[in-house]
Amino acid sequence: MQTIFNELIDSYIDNKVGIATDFLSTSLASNLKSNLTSLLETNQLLSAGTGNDTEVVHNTLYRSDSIYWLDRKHNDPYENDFFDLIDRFVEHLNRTCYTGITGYEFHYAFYPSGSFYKKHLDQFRNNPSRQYSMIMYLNTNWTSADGGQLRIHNTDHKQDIIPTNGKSVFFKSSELEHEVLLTNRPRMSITGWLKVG
Ligand SMILES: O=C(O)CCC(=O)C(=O)O
Ligand SMILES: [Fe+2]
Repeated sequence: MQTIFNELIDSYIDNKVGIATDFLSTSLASNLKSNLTSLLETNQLLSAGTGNDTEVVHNTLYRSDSIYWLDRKHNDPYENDFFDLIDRFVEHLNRTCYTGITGYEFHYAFYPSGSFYKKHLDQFRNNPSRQYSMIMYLNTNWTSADGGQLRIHNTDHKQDIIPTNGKSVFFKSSELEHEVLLTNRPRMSITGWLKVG
């Protein structure tokens, strides 16, 4: 596991965008995907807003995904496995990089065919607690023809990342603008933020 954590952290240090292709094991990814599928089938997903708790705007011209927050209180074995993995990652990150992360939040995200999330920054202007953005993908057999790439807007170049199964992407929430390009297939992921304060 340490090797995979270092793969994510080292590529972050080198390129401002960390990528680890097998951050989630195949079995954990498939179990989390089953959870998300059943949330979808039982209409438990909420249309995603933008902005923080006091100022949430539901604008489907800006983003058209639906979400559901993970929580240890659900007593779901796979959500708990996921949080155990994140706890180990945060402990490793704090120990090796002195990041001082004290909390986190993660939600499932479902992007139906034809959906997207326009260019944005993840850190809210009136709340700087989100330090690092972290996304994990749950899509098997994804090709670039399926669309739905995560596009990172670096100052001098754009980087497109294919949302393939088990991959994690990690970057600083206040720094990098990014967007989800139009997806031609239903696209599933878990997105979250490592926080301070
Ligand atoms: O799913 C992705 O690739 C990125 C999602 C995102 O930018 C967000 O939820 O803030
Ligand atoms: Fe984002």
